[in-house]
Amino acid sequence: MKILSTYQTRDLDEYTIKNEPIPSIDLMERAAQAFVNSFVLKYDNTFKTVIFCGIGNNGGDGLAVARKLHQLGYDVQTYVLGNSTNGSIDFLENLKRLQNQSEVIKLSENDEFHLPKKEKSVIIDAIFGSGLNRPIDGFLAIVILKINQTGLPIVSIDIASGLFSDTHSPQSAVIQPTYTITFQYPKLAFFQPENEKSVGSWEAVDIGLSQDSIREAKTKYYYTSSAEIRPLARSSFSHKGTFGHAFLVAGSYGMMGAAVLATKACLRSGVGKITTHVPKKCVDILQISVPEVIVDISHNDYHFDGIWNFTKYDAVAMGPGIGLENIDKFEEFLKKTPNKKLIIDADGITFLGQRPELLKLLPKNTILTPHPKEFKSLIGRGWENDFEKLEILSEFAVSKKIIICLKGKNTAVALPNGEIHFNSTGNSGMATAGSGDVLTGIILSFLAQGYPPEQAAIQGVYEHGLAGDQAAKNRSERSMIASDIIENLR
Ligand SMILES: NC(=O)C1=CN([C@@H]2O[C@H](COP(=O)(O)OP(=O)(O)OC[C@H]3O[C@@H](n4cnc5c(N)ncnc54)[C@H](OP(=O)(O)O)[C@@H]3O)[C@@H](O)[C@H]2O)[C@@H](O)CC1
Ligand SMILES: Nc1ncnc2c1ncn2[C@@H]1O[C@H](COP(=O)(O)OP(=O)(O)O)[C@@H](O)[C@H]1O
Ligand SMILES: [K+]
Repeated sequence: MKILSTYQTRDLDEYTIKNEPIPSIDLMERAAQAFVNSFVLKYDNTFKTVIFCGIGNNGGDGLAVARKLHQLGYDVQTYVLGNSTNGSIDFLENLKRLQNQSEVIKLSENDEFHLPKKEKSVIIDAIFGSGLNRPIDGFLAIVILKINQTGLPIVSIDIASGLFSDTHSPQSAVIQPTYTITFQYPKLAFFQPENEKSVGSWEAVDIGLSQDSIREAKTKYYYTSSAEIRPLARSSFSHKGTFGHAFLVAGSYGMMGAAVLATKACLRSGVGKITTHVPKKCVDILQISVPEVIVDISHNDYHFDGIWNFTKYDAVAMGPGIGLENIDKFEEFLKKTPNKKLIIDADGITFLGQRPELLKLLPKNTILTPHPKEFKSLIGRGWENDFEKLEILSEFAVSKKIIICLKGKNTAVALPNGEIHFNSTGNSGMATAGSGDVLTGIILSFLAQGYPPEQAAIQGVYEHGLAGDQAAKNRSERSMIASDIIENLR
């Protein structure tokens, strides 16, 4: 699914209005109806509903929503903030339509107003939408801060008032909604950790914008949904050779969980065979934990100390739990990997951060799977805000011609063509030791089976999260552990 900018969405609106064709007031009616359909499932008409409207089209949506909820028997109180005579055309039309049915209270600077105290109330935020073009200050900022302080649930229409869709929002007045019900597609702002409080849970509702125009729209940002997931066909005549032979370098004395988890996850994701390279004293742990594995035994008892021959494998993963003893042997390993399908994780990424010149040795489309701290060490710097981080991420993937899965909620998969794909699955139960090792095993499996690297990364991240979501359902986010993710791979 594409993530489009404010400007692109405006073009889409205009295109739909002109070519469907549909008058803009009717498109607003459709948007308001889509919002209401979702809203009523969350809050029934025993909730008193207080709606704050600006005077642009977001406010117009708010007025249309007020009328529709009033008609559904909700106790609705509607405020308009600002000089309504300057309102947009569709705002003014909806003001007229509402005023015939229900009271509208106009608020401007210095007006006293009282926010609801009733426990069973919900606030709808329709002050600003995608038309926000500067930080909010003055009277409106005071209203927003008061709304946030009520402690009542807040539902934002399209986007929280004060939050910029496509760029960093400076510290100023921004609504902190419980839910955002957004139109057609999520906004880039929804995927940035810094905006967690200004988004809440979000849902995109279909308002029937032109599919032709959506197809044409160019973007570098995508949201991975189930529609992008394609299972690899499995012929009934297949044998274990059909599904590839993976090679994993993982684990060290005291860190064997990483090797066990990645190996199991690789097998559970459909690979034909896996060989895992571990130190001598760690062999029993691996072999007993995963009888299906073939073990390649290091001459070193305790940690990674170089590997000699891995030409016969279809894909190679390196790094989980290997320790940081032997960067020179890591360099030797990289020199032997031209043309290999390769994933580097964990300590392997730390090595690359310690010796950035080694990045030159990575084959094109190598997949790196850093968490934010590892990514910082990889690039040797931090970032001012999450939008800058995205720029850095994309530039790094393009300039080094590699794929980077920057892990976290909505893991961002950056491709060498500049695209960034945000993941839609997963939950905070996955913030538990070993989850990352499981991801490495899954992606390794997909690479060995012959998925193109871009798809192996995007789909691996998606399926890892999906299994995590199932694990959280079976247990709970709190009690699930990394092994539960493996158990729920399907
Ligand atoms: N297009 C369509 O067909 C559809 C659109 N839809 C809806 O329209 C929404 C976008 O509406 P919109 O473009 O009218 O902008 P909106 O967010 O209401 O702002 C209004 C004006 O506020 C002003 N302003 C900005 N920042 C400010 C600030 N800090 N402090 C004070 N004032 C500020 C600025 O005007 P300015 O003051 O700069 O002249 C701006 O133009 C969208 O989110 C969706 O809900 C849906 O109905 C689907 C169909
Ligand atoms: N809050 C969250 N929501 C969704 N996924 C998460 C969340 N926290 C962690 N994860 C996922 O769990 C994995 C954690 O990986 P990592 O930080 O490398 O852990 P470890 O090194 O302990 O294995 C990543 O794939 C990450 O995307
Ligand atoms: K809003």
